[in-house]
Formats: sequence, structure tokens, C-alpha cells
Amino acid sequence: MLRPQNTQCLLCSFRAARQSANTARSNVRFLSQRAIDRPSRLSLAPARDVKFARQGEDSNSKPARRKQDGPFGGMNQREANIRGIPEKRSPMQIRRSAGGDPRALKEKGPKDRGFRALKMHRALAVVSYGQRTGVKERMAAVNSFEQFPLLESVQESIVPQALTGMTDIRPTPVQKITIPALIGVEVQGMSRRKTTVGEREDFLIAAETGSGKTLSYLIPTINAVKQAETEDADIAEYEKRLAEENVRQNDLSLVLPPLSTMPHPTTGRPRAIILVPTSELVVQVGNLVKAFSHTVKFRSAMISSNFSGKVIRNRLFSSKGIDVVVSTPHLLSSIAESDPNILSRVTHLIVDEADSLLDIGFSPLTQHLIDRAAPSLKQLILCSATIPRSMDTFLRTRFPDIKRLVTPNLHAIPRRVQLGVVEVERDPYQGNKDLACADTIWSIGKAAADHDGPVKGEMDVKRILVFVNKRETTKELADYLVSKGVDAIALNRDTPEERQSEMLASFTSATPLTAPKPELPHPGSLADNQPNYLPFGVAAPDVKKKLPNVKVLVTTDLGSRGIDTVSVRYVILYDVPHSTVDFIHRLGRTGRMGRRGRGIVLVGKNDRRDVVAEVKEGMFKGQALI
Ligand SMILES: Nc1ncnc2c1ncn2[C@@H]1O[C@H](COP(=O)(O)OP(=O)(O)OP(=O)(O)O)[C@@H](O)[C@H]1O
Repeated sequence: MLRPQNTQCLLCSFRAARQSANTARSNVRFLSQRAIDRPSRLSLAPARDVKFARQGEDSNSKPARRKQDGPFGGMNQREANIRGIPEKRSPMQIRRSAGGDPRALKEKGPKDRGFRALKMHRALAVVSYGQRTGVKERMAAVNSFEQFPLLESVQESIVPQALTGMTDIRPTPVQKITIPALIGVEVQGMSRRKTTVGEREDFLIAAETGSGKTLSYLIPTINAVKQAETEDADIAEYEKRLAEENVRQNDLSLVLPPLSTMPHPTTGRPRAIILVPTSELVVQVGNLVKAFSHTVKFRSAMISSNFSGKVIRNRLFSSKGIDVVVSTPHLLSSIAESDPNILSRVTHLIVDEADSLLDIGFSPLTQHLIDRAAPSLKQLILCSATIPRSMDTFLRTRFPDIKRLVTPNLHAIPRRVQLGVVEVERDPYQGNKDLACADTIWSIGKAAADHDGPVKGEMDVKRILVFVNKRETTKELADYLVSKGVDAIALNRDTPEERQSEMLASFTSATPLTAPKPELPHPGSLADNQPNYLPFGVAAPDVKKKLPNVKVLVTTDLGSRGIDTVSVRYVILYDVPHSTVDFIHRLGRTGRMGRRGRGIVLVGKNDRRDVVAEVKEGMFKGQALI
């Protein structure tokens, strides 16, 4: 209850408030009068704006968006309304990026919405849904190599030289996209694209592993080299002089010194250079280039530290000239230091395995070579199975106008490759990864022995690649596998280069490997033959049996880049790869060019199970691992 003096106080304050309100009202009247008298000093807001603002407040409709120009533009706003922040995405946009129906996505639990662990593990650039669909439409218009307006000699060499023994050959998706782009034609109707004469074009070819990227850049490059040869005035002059000298030599009435060894205009100055990261790839790509040269008639050379200085010199500086060189960046840059002319006529520079060659280790050398070749360059072609985010950022700053030729399935591991998981912590391995690996290999051998080989009395030999993360592990694991009766060898950067090619030869050859079927039945599983645990007092068996129908190569990432291991059906991931890029390259050694393959990942205590699970899911759905 209020006391009397309080009531008094309230009445007083009420009176005081009324008085001050009257004073304020008269002040406003006074101000308005002054405002009318001196409009330049104080003007009211235009009636239109006032009305608009009130309307917005009175009705429950959304307040109009306020202009933000000027230093005070952002004052008195309830929402930040900062420009540049993207608008909310429409359901269609969400569907496009998530690859599913938005209603279905709503129904799904949070776990099902895309890859979570892989996002942490993510290193790959995103290729939009729209880009992938657009490419599909362009691809549909191409069905055969004959549709490409290539020189006759090049066209006729594709099948007999590059794809020997194959039937029903069609261009692969990456070839359908890349060949027309590089030879400068639009796809529909194959009309020639308009380019300014002398204008340099940069391309990035990105497609799945084992999809025929090498031919996709090689065919247009060889075509360009041959075309340039016919237009080259120096070569025309050289051939004219050579023909004249031949005639004089044949004239028996003249006694002439022997035919002069005029150097060809291309001696030591090739038109096309293909850079690859390893000597092994120099041989692989070099052999393909050489195969073309037999019928297309051009000169090629493969150079790497596998060859002696004399051989390299003879190949590059032959008086007959040189058109295409395949090399590693290290070797080429050291040659360019002593002989800068080597890069003076290069019109086509191809950087294969670009994600490796533009990575920290190789990047300075590769970039240096690109810069030095730049004055004569017409096409710079970067080729890769993955676009890591670091490379994507680099390309956006260094080559902002690069044309990206990307296949719809980029960054997805094909569904024809299955991924199995071996839990190393469980019985019978109890954390022994080496044992789990040996046992997996024995199981593959045993299963293969149940099927007859193509010839009676023979059995197929399975070629298995085992990938480890550390160089030292290759040798240790290979020795362990040998002790368990497996024919295993280790390949790493310390292996002498000549040995590397030898080791890889049986894994890259497409010819099936067979072994005579033993009279005795197959030794069975590892546990039957190589007991790890023997009860006390039981002697170990004298003769350890060997697994006769399996060949194993234990390697690091060295064996995962570009090597065309067409006949490898099994890949074992001894360690969980560090990134999605490594997953793609390592599993990409199997399931090449439409073949089936199997990957097996050994998951131990400290390995990322969630990453493996998501890779498995992505492979099952045929989704890109991003
Ligand atoms: N059009 C074609 N039809 C059938 N086979 C092809 C075709 N083009 C290429 N090949 C074969 O596909 C295999 C893989 O080709 P290539 O080595 O160029 O793949 P890649 O995409 O470069 O793989 P990676 O990314 O692993 O380097 C080779 O054995 C090659 O002979």
C-alpha cells in the first residue's frame, strides 16, 4: 500500500512530466516554423520516404531493404544486410551441389549429408555439377577418332601404333573433350575455332586415372608438330639443299667430298616437350611417342638419368633433328642451363602429372621451364588425374585464362573397383599389420588357384601392388612377405633407376603371366603353411611352402603416379593414405580402362576408420571424393 507522501510525490512527478511535454511540443512547433523559414539548414525527410517506412512498420510485411551508401548507411538496421554475402541458396541449387533431391536430403540424418570426414581430409578442388553436365553434352557428339580433322598419317597411326591389337576402339571421354579442344575445333560439326594467330592457349586436362589422358594430349601434339613442319621455311630450305647435294653426289662425272653433314634446323631445338616426374614415366610415354614416329615420321627422344650423357647428347643433337622430347624437369633444366637453345623453338609444352610437377618439390623447376619456353609457346598443356586445391589456387593466380577440360567423373573412383576393409585389430591378426597383409595376399593366391589359367596345366599369376606411406616400410614389409613365402620386391626412391624399370616391367605388361600348375594342390592359406604360433615343444616345419601364383610390389607413392599397370587387379593399402588425392592415385593403379579391380585397405588402431568408410561409400555410389 502506498503511503500519503508517496502519493503526493507521484502526483508532482505526473504534473512535471505534463509540463515538460507541453514545452517540447511548443519547441517542435518553433523548430518547424524555423525549418520552413530556413529550409537549407534543417529539412524534413521527403514525405514519400516517411510514408514508406511507416507502411513497412504498420503492416507485418518484411521491412524494405535500406540503402547502405554513405558513411552512416549501415546505422539503425536490425539486420546486417552486408553486401557480397551470398543470398540463401534455392532448393535447386542445394540439390545441384549435394547431388540429390532436397526433400530427400531433409529426410536424411545429418550423417548422410555428404562426406564429413573427407571434408577434413579434403584436398581436392570442387568441380561444379553444371560443369560436369555441360561436358556430357559435348561428349555425346563424338563417337569415333575419324570425326577429328587430323592429318591422315596421324589418323591412320592411332589404332595400329598406339592401341595395337585392340578392336572396337572409340575415344574415351577425356579424348572426346580434349582432342577437339587442342586441335582448335568446336565439337558440333567439328568446325574450326577462331583464335588469333600467334595467341598462346593454356589448357588443363583433368580426368580419372587410367582413362587415356596420355593419348588425349599426344595425338593433337603430334598433329601440330607435323603441320608446323610443312609450314616451316627453314626445313623447306634444308630439304632443298639436301636434295641438290644428293643430286651432285650421284653425278659420277664430279669428284666431290663426302656428303656434308648439314645439321637439321631442329637439331637440339625440339618443337614439343613432355615433362613427367619419373624416369619410369619417361620410358612409358617415350615408347608411345616412338610408336607414332614409325608411321607419322618425326623424330623423338626420351631422356632421363637412366641414360648416359653421351646417349642424351646424341639423341638431342643428332644432325637429323629432333621434334618431340620426353624428359624429367630436373634433367631438362640442367640441359637448358648449359644450352638455352633447347627451349627456343618449343611450341607445345606438356606437363604430365601436373599435380606432382606443380607441387612444392617440383614447382620451381617446372615454372622455370615454362617461363623459359614462353616466348615461342603456342600451347601449354597441364595434365592430371586430380586437381588438388593448392594447384587450383595456383592456376587461378598464375594462369587465370587456362581452359579446363574436365571429365564428368573427375575425382570419383570407378564403381568397378571394389574396396574391402581388413580389421587389423581383430583376430587372428591382433594388431599385426604385416601378418594381415601376408594373409590377404595368400587368400588372393588361393582364390586365384581355384580357377584354371587360359592354358591347361597352367595357372594365372596375380600381380598385386602394396602401397605404404613411408619409404622405410617398403623394404621391411617386402622382407617380411618373402619370409612368409610371397614373391615380393620393394620399390622406393632409393632403388637404382635401372632396377625400377625392371621391377615395374611385369606389372605394366598387358600380357597375362602364368605359372605351371603344381602337381600337389595349392598350398592353401597362410595359416596352413606358416604357423605364427606353435605350441610349446612343437618343432617348426622344416620347409616353408611358397605361394606360387602371386607377384607383389611393395611401394610408396612413387609407384602410384601415372604408371600404366593395366594388368594389376589387386591393390592393397597397407597404410590408410594421407589424403583423398593419394586414395585416388593408389586405387587408380587398378580398374584401368574399363577393367575391374579390387582394393583392400588394412585398418589398424590409429587409422582413420571414418575416412575409409566414406571413401568406400563414395566408391559404391560412384561419387567424387570431395
Ligand atoms: N581409346 C582407347 N581405347 C582403349 N584403350 C585406350 C584408349 N586410350 C588409351 N587406352 C589405354 O588405356 C590405358 C591407360 O591410358 P593412360 O596411361 O593414358 O591413362 P591415364 O589417364 O594417363 O592414367 P593415369 O592418370 O594413371 O596416368 C593405356 O593402356 C592405353 O593404351
